[in-house]
Amino acid sequence: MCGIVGIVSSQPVNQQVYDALLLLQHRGQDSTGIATADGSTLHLQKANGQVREAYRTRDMRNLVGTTGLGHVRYATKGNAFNEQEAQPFYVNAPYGIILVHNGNLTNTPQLTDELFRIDRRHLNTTSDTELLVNVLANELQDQVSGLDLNPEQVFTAIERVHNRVEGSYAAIALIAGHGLLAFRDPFGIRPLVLGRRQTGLVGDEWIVASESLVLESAGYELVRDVAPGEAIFITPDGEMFSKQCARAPVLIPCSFEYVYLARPDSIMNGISVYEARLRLGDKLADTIAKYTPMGDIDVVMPIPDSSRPAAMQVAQKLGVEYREGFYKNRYVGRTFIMPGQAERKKSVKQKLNAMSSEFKGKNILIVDDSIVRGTTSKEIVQMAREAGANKVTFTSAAPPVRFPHVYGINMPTRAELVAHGRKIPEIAMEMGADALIYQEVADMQAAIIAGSEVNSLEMSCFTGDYISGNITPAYLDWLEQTQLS
Ligand SMILES: O=P(O)(O)OC[C@H]1O[C@H](OP(=O)(O)OP(=O)(O)O)[C@H](O)[C@@H]1O
Ligand SMILES: NC(=O)CC[C@H](N)C(=O)O
Ligand SMILES: [Mg+2]
Repeated sequence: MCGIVGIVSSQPVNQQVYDALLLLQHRGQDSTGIATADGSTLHLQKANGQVREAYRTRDMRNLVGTTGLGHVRYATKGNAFNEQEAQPFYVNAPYGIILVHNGNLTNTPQLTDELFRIDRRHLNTTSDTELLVNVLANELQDQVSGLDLNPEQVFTAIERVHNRVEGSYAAIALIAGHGLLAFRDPFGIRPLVLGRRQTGLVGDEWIVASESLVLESAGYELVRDVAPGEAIFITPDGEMFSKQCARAPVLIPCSFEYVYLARPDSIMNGISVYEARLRLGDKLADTIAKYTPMGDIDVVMPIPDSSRPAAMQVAQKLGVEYREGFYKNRYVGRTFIMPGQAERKKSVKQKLNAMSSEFKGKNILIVDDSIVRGTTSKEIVQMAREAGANKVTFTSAAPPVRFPHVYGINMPTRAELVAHGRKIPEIAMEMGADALIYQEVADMQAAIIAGSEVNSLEMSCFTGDYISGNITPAYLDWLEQTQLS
């Protein structure tokens, strides 16, 4: 999951995009980029690293214009360290297009072949985003005959993008001299919200972003989610057009956004992430109560940061004291989205420290939002023991992650998942915990979608059921062999 934002403003847009990217930093730490359109001239700046270290004052000054977009990358395809693969991606025809993408395409071998053989397009990286921008450019090129571009032509191009591309994509593109385009895959797997700010002067100002907290912070009103399959086209003057471009759109958003990826103060697909996490805690508490004698737990403890809402709720529902025993180094980022296992392992140790006064002689129930590779949980159990804990029960507000995620979260290899091919007692042994309790799949789904209009979630990493038909065992084998470098 990356973070994306696009803004059509009446003012210079560079600082607005920068501020939005800072708020989306939790969605990607590998690289970042900003592009702006000044009439028909495009300006682009991208670099490896996080937002605060990637832009210098002179870079920002060069980003001229009132329409712009930006990206923070958490690589899921290609190479996480290659600056060439930092987004946005640019193609010069038709008009000049710059695109940012959150998601992961799942028919990349086929697209690579078609673009080379049929469309005669050159690809210079292994990024799936480079494929997406080229498919878009190719389909747009087919629609236009003169210099003009109207929204219907853009929407027809997106219909054809939907027909060719599989997987997840929430994307925003600048089309030089014409406007800002945003579109979401027909399942709406990755999030995208639309906001508006009335200036009282000229046309409205518009924003599209991965998460609603960006809108709130910049004073935009949340208009709605971009619908699955929908495309939105906004002219530089603030005129907005939208159209459903998919034949059979159905909203099946990614469950992992609610479990871990998104910030709790965001609302996506009409569901408050914070409230979803509280409900996950409620349901988890019910499961814990089934398996654990109550006198057995002295304290409930979260693993900062993402499990805090669920852990609070577990403690409250079980009537057990909530204590914070792990102190977090705020200068270390999110470890799960770092590239490379060695880096992730080292960072967990740098990030979290156990305060022995909270552990000595106690039976601790630890709550994490999820257990994926087990990097965090193995270290945590060891830290708790070294700090003097008596008994360590580990719990996860999400079910066991047993299958690769192919829609925009970097966990493509079965063998790296601590729960793959293991029963729960075997996982507990691997982690060194005295007991291990996971959320049930049905409880997770019920907790997240409660009271909303969402009927089902993309949960393939928990169930092995992939929503797009092209995820075959052969595809998963291929993915393991070509995994992210
Ligand atoms: O089993 P693993 O492979 O370790 O992955 C799961 C862990 O990684 C994440 O934490 P992270 O440090 O990324 O971010 P957070 O501070 O938001 O919890 C998540 O919250 C779990 O703690
Ligand atoms: N996490 C994402 O959305 C990644 C986007 C794209 N697949 C990349 O690797 O750059
Ligand atoms: Mg965590």
